[in-house]
Amino acid sequence: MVNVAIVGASGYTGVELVRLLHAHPSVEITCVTSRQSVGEELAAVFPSLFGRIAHVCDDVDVDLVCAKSDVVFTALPHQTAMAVVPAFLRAGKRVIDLSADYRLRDVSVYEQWYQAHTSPELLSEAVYGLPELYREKIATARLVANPGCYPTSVALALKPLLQQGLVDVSTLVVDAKSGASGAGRSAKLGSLFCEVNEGFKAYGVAGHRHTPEIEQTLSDVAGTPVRLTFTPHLLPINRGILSTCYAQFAAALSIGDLRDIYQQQYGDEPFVRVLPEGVWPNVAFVRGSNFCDINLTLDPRTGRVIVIAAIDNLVKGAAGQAVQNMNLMLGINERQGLEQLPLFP
Ligand SMILES: NC(=O)C1=CN([C@@H]2O[C@H](COP(=O)(O)OP(=O)(O)OC[C@H]3O[C@@H](n4cnc5c(N)ncnc54)[C@H](OP(=O)(O)O)[C@@H]3O)[C@@H](O)[C@H]2O)C=CC1
Ligand SMILES: CC(=O)N[C@@H](CCC(=O)OP(=O)(O)O)C(=O)O
Repeated sequence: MVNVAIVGASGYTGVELVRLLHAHPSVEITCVTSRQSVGEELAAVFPSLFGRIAHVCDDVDVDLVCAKSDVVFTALPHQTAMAVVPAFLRAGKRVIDLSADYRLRDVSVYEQWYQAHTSPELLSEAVYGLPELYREKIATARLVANPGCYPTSVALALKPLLQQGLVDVSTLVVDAKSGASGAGRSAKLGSLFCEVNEGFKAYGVAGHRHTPEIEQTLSDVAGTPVRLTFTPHLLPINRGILSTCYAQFAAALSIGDLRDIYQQQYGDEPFVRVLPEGVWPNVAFVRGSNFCDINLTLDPRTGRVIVIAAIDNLVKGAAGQAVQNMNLMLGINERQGLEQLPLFP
């Protein structure tokens, strides 16, 4: 058994890690932290855990966390994560960081979109934790930067097109929608019931901080710098992301050929499902699972390809992907602890 710590267990991604790791056959949760609930049972913070999880919350004390664990998940807000991650690494722990702090390789890009970086020396070492792209590097990494939720859905939707040069990369547009759990559990005006329920709005228009992260991955895949228009929206649901991606098609291929390319690229992937023709991804059909569902078509009138991807932002978009990365780092079956079917209805 590998001992794991969840730093920031009282947040939405933290409790999702608890749910997944509790059922994982190869690990034991040995430490959970929360500043506001130190000394309290985590089951008092989340009654969903009552009778199954007896852990008491520790403070974010690096020595204590290190003494209790071999692998550390940091499920903290960005900026807060980079205040503790270097100390975990110095203590010889392997770290999977769910925040944005180590996702961008170029410190100036990070500082343009976030704030000053306090451990830029780690950016070249951190491995971007998207298994479908960087599986081999993840396996040997000390520090995995778990991707953002929107970037996961967009990268998986567009990878086959960009890898094979099938679209004009200057025409990429992504219209994405997220459930409210994407904003985390801390109290914010914009997350109040009346602000979200029965509403549907765009936010971060032409300036969302996931834009450079998406561009970094797509540029890697395309082998050329990629810029895109990315517009996120807030959906009045708890979980789920649906990303609709558009680009001008630049190849003489039929939709059948294109579907074959997607099937070939993802046929062996345990968590990417290319849906049958005419079945469009739906957040309701991935909820609680680590799946990314994808489908696509060609619009002959406009010459555009349209690719749609759905994930659960807390699973493939965060905690599930983090567990998938941990499995790779530990050299165990990538599917372990992640075989749950989606929760429907
Ligand atoms: N929600 C989502 O869908 C996704 C989130 N992420 C990223 O994962 C990380 C966690 O997100 P999420 O779970 O939603 O966030 P939450 O706000 O729900 O939880 C944050 C956690 O961090 C703790 N925390 C907050 N501030 C501090 C601090 N200054 N020092 C130490 N601990 C702190 C909180 O507990 P306490 O205040 O008690 O210490 C809590 O346990 C973030 O970086 C987020 O961007 C990534 C992908 C998807
Ligand atoms: C609905 C909502 O607010 N979503 C969050 C994204 C959550 C996420 O993945 O963000 P990180 O990069 O911090 O990990 C947002 O738009 O900021």
